[in-house]
Amino acid sequence: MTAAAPTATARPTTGPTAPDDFVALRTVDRTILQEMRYFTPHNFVGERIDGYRQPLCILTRPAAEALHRAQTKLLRQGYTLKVYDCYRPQRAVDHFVRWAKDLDDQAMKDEFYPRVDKTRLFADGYIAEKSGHSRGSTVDLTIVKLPAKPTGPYVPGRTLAPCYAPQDERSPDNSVDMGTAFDCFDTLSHTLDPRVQGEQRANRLLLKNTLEALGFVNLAEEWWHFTYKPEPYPDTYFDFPVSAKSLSHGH
Ligand SMILES: C[C@@H](N)C(=O)N[C@H](C)C(=O)O
Ligand SMILES: [Zn+2]
Repeated sequence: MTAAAPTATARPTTGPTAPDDFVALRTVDRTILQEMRYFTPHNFVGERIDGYRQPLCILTRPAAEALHRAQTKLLRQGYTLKVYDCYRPQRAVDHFVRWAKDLDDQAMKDEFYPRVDKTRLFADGYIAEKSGHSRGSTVDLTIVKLPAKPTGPYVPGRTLAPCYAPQDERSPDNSVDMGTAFDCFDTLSHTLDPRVQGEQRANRLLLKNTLEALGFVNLAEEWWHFTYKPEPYPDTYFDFPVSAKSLSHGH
């Protein structure tokens, strides 16, 4: 008798895989938008980051369910959440660390960190060598007004506008105006920076207040970065790849 062929979503027989309580966000909430930037070249490194094999948001189940509750509240107000990054393998963080040491590579500086010296990105709190994302309950996200407009294409090599420029000059993003773009490493991205007022501040507070009411804690340096508490894995930094194959249910 011949053995059954493995299915496309079979778990790998070698390499790290996720514990059973990690899920693909889309299996918990199909309406939350996903723009997984580290799978694409549109990020501060300028290329796909190690460990991102699929454009997939993976989170611990409690964090995913809390996001679903936040989404339910926002949908009633005419908004949707959009995630940029979720679970991040340690090998991706290691890629960031390697990139940071290469001071000759400043290809994305003009967009993502125009006013910060590359040597300061970790010290100033914008990137972590041990990231909460690797523990599975941290997410980078924004709010989009409904009906969501499509985000224009990212064209590598096009002249980069600073991430703190007026929204219509920045790289295309259908996010509401948060005063800066995602992953804008600049003091203007500090969530409560007093220079951010009016509609931009109201948008940041809508995201912060909605998520904090459901158990998330914001990182003061980044309006987009939130960790769900209590974390199921407060001390574990996982390294399984971002792929459906890493998950026990395979989707
Ligand atoms: C890199 C950025 N998106 C982020 O998540 N920064 C925090 C500090 C982290 O790396 O955990
Ligand atoms: Zn983050």
